[in-house]
Amino acid sequence: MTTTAPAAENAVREDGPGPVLEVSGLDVHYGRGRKRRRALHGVTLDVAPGEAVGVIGETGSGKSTLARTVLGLVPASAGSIRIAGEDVSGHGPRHWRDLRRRGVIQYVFQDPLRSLDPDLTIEDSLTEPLLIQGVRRQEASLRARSFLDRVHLTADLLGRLPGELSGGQRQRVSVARALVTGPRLVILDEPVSALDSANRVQVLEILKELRASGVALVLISHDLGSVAGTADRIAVLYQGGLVETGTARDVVSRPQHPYTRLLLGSAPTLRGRPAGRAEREALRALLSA
Ligand SMILES: Nc1ncnc2c1ncn2[C@@H]1O[C@H](COP(=O)(O)OP(=O)(O)OP(=O)(O)O)[C@@H](O)[C@H]1O
Repeated sequence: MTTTAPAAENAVREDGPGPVLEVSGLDVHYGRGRKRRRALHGVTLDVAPGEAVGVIGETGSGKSTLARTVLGLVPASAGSIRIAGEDVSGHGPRHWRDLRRRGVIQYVFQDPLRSLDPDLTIEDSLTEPLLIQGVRRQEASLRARSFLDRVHLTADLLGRLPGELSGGQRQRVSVARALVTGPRLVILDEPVSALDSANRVQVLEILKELRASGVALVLISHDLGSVAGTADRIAVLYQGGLVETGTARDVVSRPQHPYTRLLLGSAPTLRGRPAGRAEREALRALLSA
């Protein structure tokens, strides 16, 4: 088996300060009355400073809902969320806006064009969150340059529009924009899925550097293989509930839940060979039993 080596084990979790993110018993519903549907139930997850946690699940499992709820964009119907020790569960829209504006928590969309305004130059995209916080333009420009450097891009891109960059460069600019406010937690939705292998490796390297600098990361993906090498821990989401959480190494080498085994079967880079049809059907049967 060509298992990708998992990142550092949970040293930070054992000795470091309290979690940056603490989600406990989270339920989320969409719709009202007869159209009310449960999207998440009983989700409990914490992320320590400098820890990368992968949230893995198929389409519709609730990954984006979890991210959007943690960002205050979707209300929770039950449970609690603490961000950097602050209980944000009861926050109204104004409090959430303030929290996002402070930049403690940032989000990088799967499609970098969604994170970046197509009409703003890269420099303006990078300085905007700082100017909103009241940072002076000159200082904001200096910081923009240093963050561009941090994602291994050069200052000659600052005058360009997002449409004038490659997909990989855009994704790195999105990561830089998420970083300028000095967030404690960055949630990245499918950070590398749309990238070719060279850009994928570069972005994953940047994420590892970030983690090493103490930023907590939540890496959302349908593809266990794309985040297992970067995440310390993996949380597996199935039909709105977490069915398995463990170190990346344990989840990859000793998956406990049939759904995790099914996901591993679709990640041949981790498993050495894809699961055969009979094996997939047997696992599906176990899941619906
Ligand atoms: N705004 C919404 N209104 C009603 N139902 C929604 C809404 N957003 C998501 N859902 C439903 O909630 C469930 C979870 O969706 P969610 O988008 O969180 O899944 P996901 O795992 O992120 O999927 P994908 O990988 O396709 O983005 C799905 O059944 C989806 O149809």
